[in-house]
Amino acid sequence: MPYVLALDEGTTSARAILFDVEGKIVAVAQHEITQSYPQSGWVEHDPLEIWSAQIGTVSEVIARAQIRPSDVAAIGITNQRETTVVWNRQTGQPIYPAIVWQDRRTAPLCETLRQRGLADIVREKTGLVIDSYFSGTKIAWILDHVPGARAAAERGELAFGTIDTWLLWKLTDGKLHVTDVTNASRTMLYDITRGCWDDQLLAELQIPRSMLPEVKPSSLVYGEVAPHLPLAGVPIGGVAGDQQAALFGQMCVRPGMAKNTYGTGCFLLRSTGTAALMSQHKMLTTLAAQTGESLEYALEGSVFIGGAIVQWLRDGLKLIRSSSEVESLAQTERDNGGLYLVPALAGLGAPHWDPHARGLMIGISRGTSAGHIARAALESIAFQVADLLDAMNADAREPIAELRVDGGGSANNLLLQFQADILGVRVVRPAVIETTALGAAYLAGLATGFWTSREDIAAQWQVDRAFEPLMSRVHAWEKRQRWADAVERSKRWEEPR
Ligand SMILES: Nc1ncnc2c1ncn2[C@@H]1O[C@H](COP(=O)(O)OP(=O)(O)O)[C@@H](O)[C@H]1O
Ligand SMILES: O=P(O)(O)OC[C@H](O)CO
Repeated sequence: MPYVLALDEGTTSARAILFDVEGKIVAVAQHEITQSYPQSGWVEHDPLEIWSAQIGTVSEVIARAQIRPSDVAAIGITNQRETTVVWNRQTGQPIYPAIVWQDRRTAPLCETLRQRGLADIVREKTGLVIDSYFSGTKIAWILDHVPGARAAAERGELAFGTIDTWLLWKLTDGKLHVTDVTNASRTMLYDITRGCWDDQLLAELQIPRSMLPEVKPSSLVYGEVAPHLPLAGVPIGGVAGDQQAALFGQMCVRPGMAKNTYGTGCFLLRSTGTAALMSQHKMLTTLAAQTGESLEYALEGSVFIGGAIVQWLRDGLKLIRSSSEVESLAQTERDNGGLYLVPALAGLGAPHWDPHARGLMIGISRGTSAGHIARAALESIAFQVADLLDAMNADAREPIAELRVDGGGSANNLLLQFQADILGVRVVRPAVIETTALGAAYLAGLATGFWTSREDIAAQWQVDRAFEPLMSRVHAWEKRQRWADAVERSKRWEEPR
């Protein structure tokens, strides 16, 4: 059996990627996911569309690579995290659209939780800050707003799942209602040191425990694909949230190793091994992929708008026709011309956690060009990552030696050079930038003996290109000061007055 298949259900698309035993990509299929914005600050997906898109990619990849089920040793699942689906166990029908991680509708409920003095409890138990980003308040919102939902939940008729759980349910025809530790750690309901759902937090949000999936390690044979589906009988051997899967795919498994993924958002994760380091600087503590007996942890900084600002230049401002064009447009100018763009389009995530911040551009002059805007947009991605890394270094009291990078935006050389310059740290892009899918494949392959050990896998990791810092530290510091000033001006803009 020469292959492992990764199913990567991201925010904007579902992908199926087939890997061989050397960790090389053999075939890819991708389907876009429709984004719905029914109200300001709301973001929804259709769970049935997610399922049909994902299973469609499986059929496509099989056809493209001309393989049979017996050629696939295992399937690994990785997913956009926190996005919340609630469905009826009997009918298998979702009772409401999936509320996406970016959705801010539960900000008022989060404020109430803070006023009830729960911030420290949430942090100690879950490693998270109270924010509408996480699943807990999204589940509560569905129970409060869908007629009859709370009563049905109390009768045990409803199931909650993040996207991994939803796909596992569908792939096994309703046999499995499970999740893995990484996804559980993003719900704001899971005690990450005891390794269990937390009754106090469930009570605070009035969520019946019967709705929750069973929680398992990330590398394990969960079950097999149902008989009527493509790849029937193939074992599902790995499940992890996409950022933890990328951390694993980058083989950042020793304390102090870190990766940043430049996708729609930016997600910087730093392994802390078996120690659950609680941040003093508004970073999150989260569970890393579990491959053995012990729980492993990471510090995480999440930025909501990363590559999405490039999409805005493309779709909103129409300055470019494709995301990759942003690099050549930015190269038309030597520098940002004094222009700073704060991409707080959906508020600010870590380390600011300000849902009321909004985007701004400052420093506009008569000489400001489209090239400056492109440059300021790319720089804003790098500045946000630098803010995260500073906070993490302060928590871990040790700077990282290098930053491994992946995700769609990591194809951009100008961005990565600026990232290295502003951080003063080497930035390394691996040969395979689909590290999210690769991580899920590794987890599944480890569970089924396709790969034998972490060492076996680590030997496959290869550098495509390393970016060394070239900018003077004084110049970098000056730029960081200007950026910090711009960020302050973007805060609290949409605060109720
Ligand atoms: N060359 C590029 N430079 C900067 N950003 C890019 C580039 N190519 C793609 N992107 C951005 O990367 C994001 C897509 O990355 P991807 O890893 O596929 O995201 P996701 O998994 O969040 O859907 C988009 O927001 C896109 O605008
Ligand atoms: O789908 P992505 O790659 O933008 O990742 C989404 C994250 O998992 C949200 O926490």
